[in-house]
Amino acid sequence: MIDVPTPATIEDLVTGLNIFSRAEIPSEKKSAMIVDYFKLYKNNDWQKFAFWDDFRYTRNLIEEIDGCYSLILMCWPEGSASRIHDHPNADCIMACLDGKIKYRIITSIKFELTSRETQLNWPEADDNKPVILSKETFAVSGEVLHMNDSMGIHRVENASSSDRAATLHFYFPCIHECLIFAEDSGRSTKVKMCYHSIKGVKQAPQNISRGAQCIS
Ligand SMILES: N[C@@H](CS(=O)O)C(=O)O
Ligand SMILES: [Fe+2]
Repeated sequence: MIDVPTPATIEDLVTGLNIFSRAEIPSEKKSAMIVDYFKLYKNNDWQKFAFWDDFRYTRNLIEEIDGCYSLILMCWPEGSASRIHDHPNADCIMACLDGKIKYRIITSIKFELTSRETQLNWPEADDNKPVILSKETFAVSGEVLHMNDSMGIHRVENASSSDRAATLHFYFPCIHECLIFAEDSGRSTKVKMCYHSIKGVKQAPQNISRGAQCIS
């Protein structure tokens, strides 16, 4: 039995995640336990970490223990989406806190590997177009998903063009770069995963490198 506080506040949630992250439990079991733990968090106090951009989703770091985990609030303006990407060697628990999220998992795509092999077994396409097989899931406030690359690479989208959405992501271990995949060619590019704010403090614009080199 793991003794964690009921996550009445985001600080309690972080305390519990610190305990889970140190516990010696197989990662599948740990993921399932954290999914259940996230479902108990119903407060709105995450809003103190929320910084928004009009067009792109923002990545707001709440807590990170290097080499161990990151807890990140993602703020999705109306209609915004991530690009198809991987989560190299990390599990991610994603809770929808507000709005409606479309989660597309991609299990087949022709793509170029850059720096590392993946555990996935991608079929070859016959021409230069990528083969994309994907499955869509929707999540609304209070729902929690577990994802990792053995399930496929993925893309997340705010399903609404009129309302904002917010998600909370727990990565273990932390990831600071990933591959994004072009939908038209399947070509991959390694990008950094930059923070828009850290522990409630917005980063200076020059420190938020965005666009081509960054996931958001
Ligand atoms: N993994 C993405 C968010 S999502 O689209 O899964 C990120 O860390 O920015
Ligand atoms: Fe992701």
